[in-house]
This record gives sequence, C-alpha cells and structure tokens, in this order.
Amino acid sequence: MRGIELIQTANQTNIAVEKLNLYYGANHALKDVSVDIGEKSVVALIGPSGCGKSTFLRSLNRMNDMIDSVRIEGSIRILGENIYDKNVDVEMLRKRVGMVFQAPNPFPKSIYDNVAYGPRIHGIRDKKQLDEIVEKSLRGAALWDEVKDRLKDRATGLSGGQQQRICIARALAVEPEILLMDEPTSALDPVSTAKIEELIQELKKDYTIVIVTHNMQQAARISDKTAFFLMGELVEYNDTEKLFSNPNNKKTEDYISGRFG
Ligand SMILES: Nc1ncnc2c1ncn2[C@@H]1O[C@H](COP(=O)(O)OP(=O)(O)OP(=O)(O)O)[C@@H](O)[C@H]1O
Repeated sequence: MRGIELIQTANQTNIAVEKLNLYYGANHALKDVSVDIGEKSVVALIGPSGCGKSTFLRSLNRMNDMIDSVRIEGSIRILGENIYDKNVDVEMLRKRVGMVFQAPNPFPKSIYDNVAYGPRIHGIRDKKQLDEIVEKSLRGAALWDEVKDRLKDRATGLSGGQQQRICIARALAVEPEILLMDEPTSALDPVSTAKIEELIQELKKDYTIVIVTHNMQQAARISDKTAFFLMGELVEYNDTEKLFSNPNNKKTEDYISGRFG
C-alpha cells in the first residue's frame, strides 16, 4: 500500500486536458483531445505535418489567443486550475508555462540581458539578485561554463546550439513549472542536438516538458510518454517504449513504421 502511495505521489497530474476542440475559423484543428500529463516527465508530440501538434502545444499557454479566428472548447487544467477561465492572468500563465521555439530567437542584446529580461519585466531590479538568477538559469541550461566570461557579449553572436540554450535559460529565469518546446533542435547540428537532448533529461528532474518533434528517434530517446496525432485527433497516448515497440493502434503502427507521413 505504501509503495502504491509513493508511486502515485511521484506521478501527479500536472496538465489535464479534457475534450479540447480547437477551430481556426471553419478548420477543426483539434478534435476532442483528452490527455493527462504527469509532473516532472517528458511528453513528446508526434504526427505528420499539419496534424495539430503545434496547435496543441500552443494551447497549453494560450499562445493561440493571439489568433483572431481561433475558437476553443473543452478545458485545460494546470495543477487543477482551468487556464481558459476568464479571470486567468495570461501573463502569469506564460510565466508558469514557458516556451522555447524551433529557431533560436535570442533578443539582439547581451547574454546577460537576454536571461535577465523576464525577471526584470516581473519587477526584479536588484543587481545582486539578477546576477544570481542569470547564473542559476545559465547553469540550468548547461551554458554557464561556456559564457560566464562574456556575459556582456551579444547573444546573437553565439552558435545556434548556444543560442537555443540561451532561449532555454531565458525561459528558466522566470521559474516556470512547465516548459513547452516546439521542435527545439530542428535547426541544430547533431552535436548541439545531443546537448539539448541531454539537457532535457536533466531539466525533467525539475520541470514538466512537452516537446513537439518530427524526429521519432528523438521522441523515443527523450520522452516518457508519446502522443501520436493524426488530422487533429489524438490517436494514441502511451508510454514511449510501448508506443514504439507495440502500439495499441494500427494507425500508430503504420506511422512509426514509415508507411505514411
Ligand atoms: N495560425 C493559423 N491560422 C489558421 N490555421 C492554422 C494556423 N496554424 C495552424 N493552422 C492549421 O491547423 C492545422 C494544424 O496545424 P499545426 O501547425 O498545429 O500542425 P503541426 O502538426 O504542428 O504541423 P507541422 O508539423 O507542419 O508544424 C493545419 O490544418 C494548419 O493549417
């Protein structure tokens, strides 16, 4: 009994999506998607182009709100709170649910100012406190040793892989609970990709990570669970090992064995 209790505590639901439907005008892009994501785990979203992976990811921190034609039904609860409730502070939500995009997009500012940007926006002015946050975030993104002697240099002068880690550090600096990553390695070379994958394994000790990837090997390497989308439907959500070795659904099997997509 004690053992079961311990396992349940370690797998608490962090994100609970229920019957999510999303429309871009007449285009029904997500259809009745329900999924529970446990805290401190990595979930990979896979599926052919246009199946709704990015749309689903962006709905987790209400990035779709910026698109006029979008209509959403259903609920997404993060630690029990429905993020689509009218009184939710979207700025605060995006602080809790950080995002890293496909192409590294540091601001044309110094390394230090990139990482300090979020904390400053949230009102932190104290130099010593900012120094500490910058160091902790860069360490968290496995970049501190590479940049600690040139924090005043422009972030845009770093390599692509380093720039992506700056973006991860920038996300970490506001102390999120969840990190959303939209194909974070697709613009990177294999060595930088391996570093980011290693980093994701480290980060999942402290954060819940949801990652879109086109690379099925990457999903298999880094995620605990995988969600396979097809034409807006969540076809299968399963333990990654099971999904890639013995999927429940024939469509999943066809996709992972390269028969379509
Ligand atoms: N801003 C938008 N306005 C209108 N329709 C959109 C918008 N973004 C996506 N869509 C449509 O929603 C559907 C799902 O797109 P989405 O980008 O979520 O798929 P995806 O699986 O992430 O694709 P990819 O792997 O190519 O990035 C597609 O039909 C797409 O055309």
